[in-house]
Amino acid sequence: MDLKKAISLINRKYDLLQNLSESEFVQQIRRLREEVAQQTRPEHVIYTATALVKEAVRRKMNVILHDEQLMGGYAMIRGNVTEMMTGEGKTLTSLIPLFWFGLQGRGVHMITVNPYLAERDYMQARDVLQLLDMSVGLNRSDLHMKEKQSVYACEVTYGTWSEFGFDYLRDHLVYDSGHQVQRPLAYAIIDEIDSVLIDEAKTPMIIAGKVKAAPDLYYICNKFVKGLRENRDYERDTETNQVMFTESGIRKIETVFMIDNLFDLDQTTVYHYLLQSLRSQVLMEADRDYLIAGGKVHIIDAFTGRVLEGREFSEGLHQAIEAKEGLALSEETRSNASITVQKYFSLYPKMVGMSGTIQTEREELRQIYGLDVMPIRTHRPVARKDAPDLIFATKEAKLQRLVKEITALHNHGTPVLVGTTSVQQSEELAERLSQTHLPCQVLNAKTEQEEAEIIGRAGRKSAITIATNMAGRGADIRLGEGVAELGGLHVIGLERHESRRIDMQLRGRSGRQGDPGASRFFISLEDELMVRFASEEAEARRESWKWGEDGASTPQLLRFVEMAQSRAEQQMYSIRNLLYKLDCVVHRQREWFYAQRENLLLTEHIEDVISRSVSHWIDDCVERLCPANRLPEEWKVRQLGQEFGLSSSIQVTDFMKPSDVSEQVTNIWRLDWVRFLEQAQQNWRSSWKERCLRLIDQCWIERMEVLGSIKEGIHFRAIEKRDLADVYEEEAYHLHLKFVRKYHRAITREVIQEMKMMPELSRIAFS
Ligand SMILES: Nc1ncnc2c1ncn2[C@@H]1O[C@H](COP(=O)(O)OP(=O)(O)OP(=O)(O)O)[C@@H](O)[C@H]1O
Repeated sequence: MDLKKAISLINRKYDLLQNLSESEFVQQIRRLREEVAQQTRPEHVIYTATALVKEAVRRKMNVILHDEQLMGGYAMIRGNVTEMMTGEGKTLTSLIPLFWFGLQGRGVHMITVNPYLAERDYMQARDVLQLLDMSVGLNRSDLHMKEKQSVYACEVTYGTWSEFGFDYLRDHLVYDSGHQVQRPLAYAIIDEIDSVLIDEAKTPMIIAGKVKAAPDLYYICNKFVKGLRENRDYERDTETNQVMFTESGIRKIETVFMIDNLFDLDQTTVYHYLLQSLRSQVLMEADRDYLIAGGKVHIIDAFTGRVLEGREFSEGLHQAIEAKEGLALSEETRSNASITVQKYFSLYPKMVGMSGTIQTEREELRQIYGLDVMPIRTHRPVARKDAPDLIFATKEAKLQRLVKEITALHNHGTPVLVGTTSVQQSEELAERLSQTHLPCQVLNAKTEQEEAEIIGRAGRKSAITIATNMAGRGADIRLGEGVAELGGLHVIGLERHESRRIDMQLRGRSGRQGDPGASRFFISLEDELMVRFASEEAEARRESWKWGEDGASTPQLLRFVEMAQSRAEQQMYSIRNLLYKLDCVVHRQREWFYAQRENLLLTEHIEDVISRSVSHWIDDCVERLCPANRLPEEWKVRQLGQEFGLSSSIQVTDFMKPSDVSEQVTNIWRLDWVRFLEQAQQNWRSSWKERCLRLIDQCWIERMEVLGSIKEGIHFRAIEKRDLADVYEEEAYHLHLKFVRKYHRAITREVIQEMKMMPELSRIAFS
């Protein structure tokens, strides 16, 4: 069935729905639910569902969904990622697959990039979905467990990607299955799918526990690294944004800290603290990477410009920044659970999405997630004029020209939205404008609370809005009265971003739904992207380029900017790709761990789980202490007996096999175990369940820590000329075996300890 025909059938059904009374409409929905349950003629049922959504939107919002929106919605039901230009109305489009997947009864998660959009879209959709007899909830971060359970029980649940991801992680940390909030994952529809799966893919979601930091060491390290000089004591790789100590730096550390060899295993803590202090000094900048408010450091997300609420830089970097800023040190975090965004979403049996800017990442989506992108034409032709970049030699020249431009537009009555890349940059520009008496409003991580109002005013006549990336996605700026006649909203980008998609999103704040509009980027060779990815070439060629006061837009310069940006994109891709591969390795272990944990959590027979662990540990010990390639008289049976607290000696005879020893130990153990269980208290089971869960968690956390440090050092392994993911996989596998043994041993030891305390038994076996 081709798409055109499908849309015409949907519209025919929609026409029939318009004259129905409210009760007849409800009747239709009931009938549809029955048809879905019977799974008859699914294709036609999809058309009816889509037509019902179109009619519900008309009834509740007085908006008629365009055919393009129907196509976009239908494409998602069919499992595709829909590409619709910015401003084409994706929020309403998503109602179509939401309704359809919701009807399947397993819960659909509508994923947004930030809490503002989650709430806005939820409010917009609620009435329509309710008219469609669909339960709908908003998964906010401040909900209690019971509230979360009820929003997850809804057929449709709105929320940010991180909230869903963290709930998943938290659900695997509880000690009582009644405290889990999510149902098994079923359907996800991701708005701005490129932002979630590509831009956010660099940093994993981490649930952190707290451990006490060593404050003195942070302050001392901070003081020490302040005295170091770039290119003498340390080097900075601008492309990968990493720092490392040079020979001279290492010698200095060894002298000052009186260490013979910094790379000695005993010195890993000092080295780690020093490295984090150096990173905090050199790579981390206030009002760009973080924000200080209320005596605390808050992370600013590089892609969205928002404060990441409740998140901290991990592995001591947060504390190093606090020491640098002279703040009181918070407790250091330790990762208790983590997952990458990519891996989390691949856990949904069905995941689809939409975005205005996905074409460039088409291949990646197909390769990693098996998703196809379906581009949908715009409803009306795009009327926005995207002018070529204006390029300047220096930042100062750029800013001067920019102020002139803004002044002219303001005087003309055109609203302007200036996109900046950091809080600091947005404030500096606002300051400059206020010196020229130009009124402006600023939207950044510091003014997040006023977001809705600022966006609401941004399209009015002569409005000047300076925003970080916060306004770069999803923000729907409506044009004020008379603004369309003046050419619509004018978007100015102050720097190219690390990917073209983000630039296109910024441009997309203008020219929505066929509105007029314009956009242009102002670039200087001193911009961060240029400095990081093309500084050498820029230095070499700077003189040969012609610079006017109004900047330049020559083809060579435009190509040059493009080259820098595509280098940045390439680099991001490699980082993402490696991280994904590494997380796949971790994930195999995570799956094992979660399965064991789930088994523990749900079991009614904890004694069987314990017994199995003991059996594993018996086999393991016998293999080590009584190996088949040694004669029985050489076997370390006493040690074996001690390990299991057995007083009666194990009988070893000639020609015995290790498996005979296992059997003996198991039999003695079983006897005691049965007696122990007979005498154990009633509440024994529940307390042991929790003890076993804690033990398995502890093992997993320790394992993740070791995996983390292997990952941190993985780049040093590049010299081995092997695929880094293979190296990681190999090491992770050995670690896995080690930790599985550790877990069985921990349970065995804990249980033997307890058995020793029981007087009856101690007489028999342990006296
Ligand atoms: N069928 C329609 N008729 C008229 N207006 C519509 C229609 N569908 C959506 N709109 C309006 O178009 C505007 C843009 O919609 P929306 O914000 O959903 O776009 P978008 O595609 O999500 O954009 P972005 O990619 O920037 O997030 C909104 O003001 C919305 O109310």
